[in-house]
Amino acid sequence: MTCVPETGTEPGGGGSAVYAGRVKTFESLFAELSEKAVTRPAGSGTVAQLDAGVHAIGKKIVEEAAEVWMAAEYESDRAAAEEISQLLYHVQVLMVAKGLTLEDVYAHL
Ligand SMILES: N=c1c2ncn([C@@H]3O[C@H](COP(=O)(O)OP(=O)(O)OP(=O)(O)O)[C@@H](O)[C@H]3O)c2ncn1[C@@H]1O[C@H](COP(=O)(O)O)[C@@H](O)[C@H]1O
Repeated sequence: MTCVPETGTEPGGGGSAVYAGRVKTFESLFAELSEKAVTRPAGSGTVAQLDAGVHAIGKKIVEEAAEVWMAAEYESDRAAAEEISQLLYHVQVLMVAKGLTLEDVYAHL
């Protein structure tokens, strides 16, 4: 997940992260990925992953989850945050591949 802070502090940088600019949210990323699944723009990594299928996406989720664990235990807070964003992205790709909506998931939170 790519966040675009115009100003702010790094995660774990000691202060509260205050972003004055545009920040991609879980919901806005899901809307973007859902649209790409329909419009299938050339060069989209999301489209390539969807075409690879649930098995391949699932393997990527496991890989990213391990990277989150390692970053959280051995790397910086910033690195952990970046790995978490990638895990969230790949989970969303799986949701789109399965036809699951945000509401389907939120119902269990
Ligand atoms: N947020 C993400 C995002 N996070 C992670 N990734 C993918 O996950 C990969 C990170 O995996 P790794 O760190 O393991 O790097 P890697 O091993 O080199 O990656 P691969 O060789 O496995 O592709 C990146 O190379 C991207 O392919 C993402 N790909 C896309 N997005 C966002 O999704 C939206 C749609 O993207 P496209 O479909 O590519 O247009 C855009 O807003 C993007 O910012």
